[in-house]
This record gives sequence, C-alpha cells and structure tokens, in this order.
Amino acid sequence: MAIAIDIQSVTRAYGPIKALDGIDLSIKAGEFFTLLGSSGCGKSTLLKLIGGFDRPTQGRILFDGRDVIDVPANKRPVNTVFQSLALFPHMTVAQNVGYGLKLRGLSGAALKAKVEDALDLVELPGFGPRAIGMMSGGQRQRVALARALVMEPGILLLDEPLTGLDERLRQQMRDEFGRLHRRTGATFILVTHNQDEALSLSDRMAIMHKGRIEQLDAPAQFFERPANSFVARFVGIETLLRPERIEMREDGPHAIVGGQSLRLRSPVASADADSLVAIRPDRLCIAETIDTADLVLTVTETTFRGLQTDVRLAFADGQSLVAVVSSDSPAARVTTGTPVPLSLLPDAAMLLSGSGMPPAA
Ligand SMILES: Nc1ncnc2c1ncn2[C@@H]1O[C@H](COP(=O)(O)OP(=O)(O)OP(=O)(O)O)[C@@H](O)[C@H]1O
Repeated sequence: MAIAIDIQSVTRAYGPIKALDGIDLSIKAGEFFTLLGSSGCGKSTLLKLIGGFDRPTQGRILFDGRDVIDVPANKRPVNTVFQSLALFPHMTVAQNVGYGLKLRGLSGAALKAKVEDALDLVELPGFGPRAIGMMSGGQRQRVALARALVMEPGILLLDEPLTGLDERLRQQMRDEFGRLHRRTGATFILVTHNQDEALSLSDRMAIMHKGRIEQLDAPAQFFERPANSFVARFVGIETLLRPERIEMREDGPHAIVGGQSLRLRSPVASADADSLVAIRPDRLCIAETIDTADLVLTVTETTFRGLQTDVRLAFADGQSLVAVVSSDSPAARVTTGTPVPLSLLPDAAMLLSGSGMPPAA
C-alpha cells in the first residue's frame, strides 16, 4: 500500500520565478515525511506536483519506479487534505466522507460500513448524519481527514492541515496524525511552516528555501549537524558569529572571535568568507570561576522569560551571544557591564558555511 516517491531534478518555473529549482528527493514507502519552510519557499508547489495538480517544467516524478507525470490527479494513489478543507457545506458528514467512494461506484451497506470505519478512525463515531455546519473547526478537520483516509490512499498529502486551530486542538490533531500514520502504514507527506509540528511527527524532513532543499535529515540532525547558517537560524540556533580566523591547534580546530578562542567541533568544513560559527544555546553554561572558563564576555542585557532568563553577552568586537539561565540562579541577576565566565560543552561551537544571510547583530 505504502508508496515510495522519487523526485528527480524537478524544476517548476513561473516565467522567471523558479518556485522549485532542481529538487532531488526520495521519500521512502511508509515514511512520515515533512516539507518545512517559510512562506514562498516552494513547499506547496512540490506537494501539488506529487498530487498531480500541476506539472513540473523539468524533471521526473516516480511512484514505485513508475513515471507519473502524465497520470492525472484522480488516477494517482494519492489523497490530499487541503488547508481550506474543501468540504461540501450542504452535505452531511457521512455524505462528505463517502463522496469519493460513491464516485468509485460503491453504494448501500458497503459504503455505509466504510464511512463508519473512517469516522471511527478519526474518533467521530456516530457523527455521520450531522450537517457540516454543526461541526466545530477541529471536527471539520477530522471529517476532511476521514474523507481522505476512507479512500485508503498509498500516499496521504497534508497541506498545512492544522492552520487556524487553537493550540489544544493542534496538539490533539498532531497526535492523531501520528496514530493514523502508524495504523494505516501509508506514506504521509506534511507541508508546514510550523517547526514543532515537523519535529514531533516526522521520520525525516526537508527544510526548503527559495525552491531548494537546504537540508534533508531526521529531525534531531538539524540541531546536531545543521547544514549551513540558514538551517541553524531556522531551527532556532540564533548565535551565529563571524570569526576573525580559524586556527588548527593540538586539541583541534579553533575559531577566533573578538580576540577569544572557541574550540570547534571537528572535523570542520573548509572555511570561506561567509563561514559563521554557530553556538548551541543548550551547550553553553556559566562557569564557576574565570580560571575554568573557556570565554569571558560582558553582559549587555538580561531578559526575563518566566522560568528562564536570557543573558546577552558581548565579545570585544561587539558580536554577542545569548546564554539561557534558570531565573532563580545568581546568573540571572548579573548587571549590565559585568564580565561573566562561560564554559562550552563539547561540540557547542560549529563552523557552518554561510547562505548569503547576514550574521546576527
Ligand atoms: N500560479 C503561480 N504563478 C506565479 N507564481 C507562483 C504561482 N504559484 C506559486 N508561485 C510562486 O512560487 C513560489 C513558491 O510558492 P509556494 O506556494 O510553493 O510556496 P509555499 O512555500 O507553499 O508558501 P506558503 O506557505 O505561503 O503557501 C512563490 O514565490 C510564489 O509566489
């Protein structure tokens, strides 16, 4: 049932704009795959190509090794849950869910049984006779999901399906997607700009930017080994410092920033003019004494954030980083202008290639 997808050198141009620019991507059968990126990066365009609602300008798309470019949307083993949901407002829940099966020629008790099973699957048992207008936002999302699942697709496409729901419902539906993925075994492809959603659900995900894939990996790898400074910033590693130079020392590579030395995770990629040093905030801590410190920086600002406080610390050249400390620790009460000793845990600092973005202020 689950279907593997191969996207080979796919470009989709609208005049001079390349919504997709040479995408190569293999999605494994049965995997939960997410396309993550900010508005305009091309993720919906890619989903449309997979669904058969649009054609690539160049390149090939294969399902289980078969080219599907000429297969129309309604003949593909794919169902889509659109952001707009696209439910028929004048029909009941059961009529909406059963619509596709009816078109396939199913009727009577067989149709009814399938619809009821699908409503059970999304935890809306007995809701069949209700009018769509009497369903809440979250319930409508589930009806849209049931309508797609009832077709038993090998591939389920989810286009920003949680947009517009409140936080509690988002959480509930998110859990539901995970559960349905395990139960159906179908290949799920989610499009979202919400990082939490992507991280919690995906087996693998791709971060897209300007029609290209910046990184394709399992979720934890985006923090462990961000491919470049764009990805680091996207996943919330905000400290990106411009080094004066890179030095190879006995204990490994070091970056010199503002006259101080930061030990880098090795091996380092070859540095170029755009290379930046990313510092993971979770691997930075305030040291007991100056003697045991890796760095000594000056406090420029503290921001109370409830349980935690952000302490901004500056290098001599004006570049800065943020240490996150517990609000009840003495470190949260340091005053501006104070020198603070810092320790870097192993692999806290990584040298990343730039992606044309300016470094953090
Ligand atoms: N029909 C179209 N005609 C012209 N340009 C288009 C068309 N559809 C998309 N584009 C352009 O292609 C690029 C990618 O669009 P796409 O809708 O795939 O982005 P997205 O990442 O899904 O964004 P969003 O999250 O806002 O939906 C954008 O620059 C967009 O303006």
